[in-house]
Amino acid sequence: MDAMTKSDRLKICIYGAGAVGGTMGVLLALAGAEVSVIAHDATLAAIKHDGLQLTKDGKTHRVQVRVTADPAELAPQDYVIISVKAPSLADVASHIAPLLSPGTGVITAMNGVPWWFFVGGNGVLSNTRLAAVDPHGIVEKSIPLAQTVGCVVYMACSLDAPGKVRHYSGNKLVIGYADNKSVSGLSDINDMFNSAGFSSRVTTTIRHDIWHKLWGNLSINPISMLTGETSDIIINDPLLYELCLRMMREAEVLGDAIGIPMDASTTEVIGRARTLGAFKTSMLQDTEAGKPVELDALLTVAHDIGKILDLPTPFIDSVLGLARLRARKLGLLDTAA
Ligand SMILES: NC(=O)C1=CN([C@@H]2O[C@H](COP(=O)(O)OP(=O)(O)OC[C@H]3O[C@@H](n4cnc5c(N)ncnc54)[C@H](OP(=O)(O)O)[C@@H]3O)[C@@H](O)[C@H]2O)C=CC1
Ligand SMILES: CC(C)(CO)C(=O)C(=O)O
Repeated sequence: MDAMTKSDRLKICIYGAGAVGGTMGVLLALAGAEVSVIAHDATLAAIKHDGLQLTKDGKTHRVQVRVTADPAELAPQDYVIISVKAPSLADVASHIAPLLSPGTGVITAMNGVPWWFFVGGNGVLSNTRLAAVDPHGIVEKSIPLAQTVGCVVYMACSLDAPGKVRHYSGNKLVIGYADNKSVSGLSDINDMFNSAGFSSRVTTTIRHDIWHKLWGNLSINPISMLTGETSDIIINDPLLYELCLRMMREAEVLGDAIGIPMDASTTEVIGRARTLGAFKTSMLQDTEAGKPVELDALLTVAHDIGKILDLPTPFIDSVLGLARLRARKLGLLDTAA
């Protein structure tokens, strides 16, 4: 199966039906895609029993989808959307093979810096491998770069219960091949996303979009974990607002060095986060649920990039140090940190 011979009705497998994957799965199924889900534990049981449920704009939608814990039970897909938290990615990668044919697009609908960020790229860190996000190289080995599609998700959603998700705000998606291939190969999934109610666009410079979204996540998410506060309270606190700005400015310097200059100011980016209102970041949701947090993909990577380039990141490092100890104390440290 290649881009020219994808199914008439797109076969899309959601690997990880939590807040983001569940929202995408329901909306894509309602729009006519052939959606299947890889889930485990309570989520598998809930979707088998009740279907996948989304509450959005005051309405609750429920779709019956094929669900299994075993990818070998499903045929190769047109697209696999991986929407797990970063600490689960290596496990997903090591089981994904049955879902892939040479034409399958593997879309990572995840925050943070992905394993392929510098692979095959140009620039000062070209072909640098980020141990913080793929310490044993399992992900790179399992998901061919030419089939990998980055996806930046501008959405706020959460899990009410296994298999039951809630959407709060945002519908913007940006997708692009990791190897910067032309946009035409992604027009089918882009159209599908748009007909499902997302505002999706394809780019040939997905690394820029990933880095830009990271600004908000690398600052607000760990601070929310440390304080237990929603994004509005953090942004409205003058000292924490200043801390977010300083972390973002450090990321801006790293971005300039790796060839990804910002096209917005730190205050503009924080202003956008403000529009989410009183939202619990995904890292705070994980902390409260006792799940491993995405410190490595959001923060350790920035610290590591600073070290490699010999650029100081004192505010990023301090928050990372605090967040790491807090996560360790709570038993939520992901494996690589
Ligand atoms: N929530 C949000 O508003 C936003 C989140 N993001 C990003 O999107 C990504 C996904 O986040 P989110 O949806 O919040 O995460 P969730 O924790 O809500 O969902 C992840 C889901 O994946 C499941 N899962 C994990 N490992 C496996 C596995 N091996 N097989 C099957 N299922 C698995 C989890 O199940 P279990 O918990 O039972 O292991 C869970 O249901 C993250 O990178 C996050 O930072 C981006 C924008 C907004
Ligand atoms: C919704 C948002 C933007 C909040 O920082 C997010 O990406 C997250 O919670 O991880």
